Amino acid sequence: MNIALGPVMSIKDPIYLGRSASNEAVNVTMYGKNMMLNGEPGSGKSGLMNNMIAQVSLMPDARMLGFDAKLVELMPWADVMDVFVGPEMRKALQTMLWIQKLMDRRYDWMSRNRIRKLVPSPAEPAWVLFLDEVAYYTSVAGTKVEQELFSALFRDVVARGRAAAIIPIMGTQRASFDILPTALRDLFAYRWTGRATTPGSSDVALGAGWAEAGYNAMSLDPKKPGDSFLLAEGNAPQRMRAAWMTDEEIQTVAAFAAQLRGHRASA
Ligand SMILES: Nc1ncnc2c1ncn2[C@@H]1O[C@H](COP(=O)(O)OP(=O)(O)OP(=O)(O)O)[C@@H](O)[C@H]1O
Repeated sequence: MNIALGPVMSIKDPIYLGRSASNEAVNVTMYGKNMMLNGEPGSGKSGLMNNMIAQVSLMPDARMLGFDAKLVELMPWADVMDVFVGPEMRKALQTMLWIQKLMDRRYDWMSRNRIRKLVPSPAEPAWVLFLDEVAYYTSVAGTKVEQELFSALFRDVVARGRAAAIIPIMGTQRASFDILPTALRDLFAYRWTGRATTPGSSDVALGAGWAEAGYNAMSLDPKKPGDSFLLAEGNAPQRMRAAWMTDEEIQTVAAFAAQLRGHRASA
């Protein structure tokens, strides 16, 4: 099916995440940033990630990599992403090494040209990494050495990627210190958390002290997936409800995006 091409977006545009408690639109700009999504199973992480992918897929100055050990969450975007990694440790490592090399090449070029922050364009696009459940690659699959290598590469990409227009967006079910060391969490500009089930996990996800100040992810409504807190750099967490796309809407946008990118859709 051919769909007429319409207006497109840019990675420099705000991305719509959902609505605040007072029904205002909640937007974030991902260019020069990164984001972690946390929450118990069923709290709405994959829903929010799909919503973000849908918007990034319509941005010709952004390309996408997907890591999804469960396959089913991000699979609708497999034809739109440049690389789609399933439960394959070797491919996950190769892809992370590749993106680290690209980052190093960009910084080398930027330093020679005295550029502090790369401005993405279709010719030199932002690379957005979507990792649906990072713990699979850092603590479940492969050998201990492979897990440590993946963790080290990922931390480096999160720590240094921003100015080179490399944007990781990572989901995790369990915010505990073994899965998400504070040093890694603190590198994320935006932190979103759906409902959490243990007292500590809210603070691990947002940062120490927020639960006590009234922003406790255990208090979110279990009957309302997508009910959440968003912590953007420097501000107090904001209560919000993530926007939700149906499977049909996802398929329509994915087909349009594949066409826009000149990717061939699989049957
Ligand atoms: N923002 C939302 N609005 C309405 N319903 C939602 C929303 N987000 C999720 N849901 C509903 O909750 C279900 C579970 O959501 P989702 O798969 O996003 O959770 P998850 O946190 O990614 O879970 P897991 O960790 O098991 O992958 C969805 O299938 C959908 O029915």
